[in-house]
Amino acid sequence: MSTFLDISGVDMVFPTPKGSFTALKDVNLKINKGEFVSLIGHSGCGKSTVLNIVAGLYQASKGGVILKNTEVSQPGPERAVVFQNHSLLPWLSSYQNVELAVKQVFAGKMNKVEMKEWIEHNLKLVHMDHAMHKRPGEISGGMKQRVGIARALAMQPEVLLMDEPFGALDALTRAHMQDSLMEIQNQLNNTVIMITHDVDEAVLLSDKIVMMTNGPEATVGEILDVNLPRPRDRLALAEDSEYNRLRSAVLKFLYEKQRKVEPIINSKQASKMQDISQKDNKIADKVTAS
Ligand SMILES: Nc1ncnc2c1ncn2[C@@H]1O[C@H](COP(=O)(O)OP(=O)(O)OP(=O)(O)O)[C@@H](O)[C@H]1O
Repeated sequence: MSTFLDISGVDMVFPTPKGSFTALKDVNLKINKGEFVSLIGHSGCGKSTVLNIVAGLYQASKGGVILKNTEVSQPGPERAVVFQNHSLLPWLSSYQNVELAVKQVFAGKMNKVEMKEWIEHNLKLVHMDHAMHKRPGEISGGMKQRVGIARALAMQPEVLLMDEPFGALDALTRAHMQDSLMEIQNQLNNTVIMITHDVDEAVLLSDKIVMMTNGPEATVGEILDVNLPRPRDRLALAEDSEYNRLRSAVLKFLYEKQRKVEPIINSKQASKMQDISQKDNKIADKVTAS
């Protein structure tokens, strides 16, 4: 049987004013139908670039992506994307935002009544049916993100691509959203690729955690299979030895194997910088006084 989603031999080279920059080198990843995959790695390693290539927003410089035997070459409704910032149209209600996507995908396939039922069904899935006639400006950040997810789900995508979908939310809202997403995935068996910086979120939600090496020339470093039984309960898992083993493995990868070396300045350099900044202040004072 062929792989559902196959990312194979992907390189991504960006032209920059200083010459070409190889962000990704030989990225390979096979994803099965219904799998929940997290991409994790340090900032700037290339996670969004991978997601954008799967979304069809970027064209790989080498290699490519095959979804159900068809090569991905442009964006399509079978690959819905949820970004960190909901990206809802502010002048439309939650209902109308979802309706826009539904019309795009199902025009001519559903009549008006069926469309209305489908939009309401998806808003119900994310527990937003009570506020469906409110505009984005009238609802909270977590609620907006729910509508963004409803909009993506309503397109019935083959693959749901999520770029740090809960990154901008407070911890409590984030936990609620994670639980809702697990519940929805349990019902719909969606194939999901999600970027996250949160190790607990990755272990809680995923079937597979893909850990990326630091760039340039970033690639898949290690893949961790998460075989924790579902449904998963965050409180029970906190005490679970397998959960803690997986969590430690991700932390170890990020903070030992792929530790980011930040430039460290010595005290002599620091005092020189302080001198320069004091001089700058004096010059600034003179300019202001004159
Ligand atoms: N359009 C572009 N042109 C040039 N360089 C780019 C472009 N897009 C991304 N890059 C570079 O490619 C590398 C990977 O970027 P990417 O946004 O994919 O990383 P990321 O892992 O998603 O980062 P973060 O976690 O901070 O969102 C970075 O060094 C980035 O500067």
